[in-house]
Amino acid sequence: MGMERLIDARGITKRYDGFTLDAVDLTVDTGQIVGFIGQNGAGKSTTIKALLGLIGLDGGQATVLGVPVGACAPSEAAQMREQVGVVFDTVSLPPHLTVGEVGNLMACAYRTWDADMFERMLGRFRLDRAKTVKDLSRGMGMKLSLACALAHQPRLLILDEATAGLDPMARDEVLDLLRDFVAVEGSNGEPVNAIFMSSHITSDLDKIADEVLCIDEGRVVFRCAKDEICDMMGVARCRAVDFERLQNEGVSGQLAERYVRHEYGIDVLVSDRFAFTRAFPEIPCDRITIDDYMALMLKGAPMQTSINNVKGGVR
Ligand SMILES: Nc1ncnc2c1ncn2[C@@H]1O[C@H](COP(=O)(O)OP(=O)(O)OP(=O)(O)O)[C@@H](O)[C@H]1O
Repeated sequence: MGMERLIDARGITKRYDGFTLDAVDLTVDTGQIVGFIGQNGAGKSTTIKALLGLIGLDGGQATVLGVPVGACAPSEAAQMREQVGVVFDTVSLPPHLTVGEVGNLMACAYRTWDADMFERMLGRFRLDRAKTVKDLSRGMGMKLSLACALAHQPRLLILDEATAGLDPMARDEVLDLLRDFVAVEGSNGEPVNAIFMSSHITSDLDKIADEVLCIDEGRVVFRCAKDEICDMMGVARCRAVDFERLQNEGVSGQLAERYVRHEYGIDVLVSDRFAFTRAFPEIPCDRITIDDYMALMLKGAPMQTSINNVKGGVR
């Protein structure tokens, strides 16, 4: 009822020589932070550019804030862009302007510009109004870009590697800001904002994402609630003998899904680490990180058990 779909992409496809973004589906609803992960060259930036209408699509369709991307009147597109805050991994602000002048420029560009909020963020990020953009460190430049993205009061933030280059303390500060942003409620008490963010720093997503979407070679590999990964799943650290036992016993309760061999043993993805530990108390089973989950999903092989488990959030 209260929820609104701010991004709705169906089968978006983009063909480059040697790479195809292949029929990617993705949705982002109000109140959600959706993390977007994948290896270098997986197609994350291409997806984001497609959502922003910066590149044309070869197939599929997308709406952002209800507006069809690439198939609407220029005025509608402009209105939509006002409500979307975008930060890329490189600073795209005019290099010769000072931080203060950037604020003035944004005030002209956006009707919704909140100058007080911008000033507060400059203070919070310790950004000097007199410094020129080109003299900012990479991290400071990213903070300025974020301050600009937030101060025009968007409903949707689309961030492409926006926390790259920030030191751990600054990252936590930014994560707090992002949490505050999605917590904003409308007059009916329902959340009104959402975030779609790509990141290689999956520990950031561990901290704030509601869902994680992973692509590889242009295709969606999984979309999963973060709590399902971090609270329920696990990684069993098996010796060869343990692994053999799991295979031979058909993994009671259909708990084990995929495995990866290492020099020192075999990691097995487990859909319910508590049930697994009850069933196999002698096999150590750790909480799984998003990184480990991604590695097992991308590089792991399915368990060759009698009943191969597909439960556990893999869609
Ligand atoms: N304009 C373009 N012309 C041709 N190929 C392109 C173009 N833009 C991107 N590609 C190719 O598309 C693929 C996906 O690139 P993309 O930048 O979307 O990956 P990514 O997941 O964002 O990677 P990273 O994590 O390294 O930023 C790459 O193989 C890249 O070379």
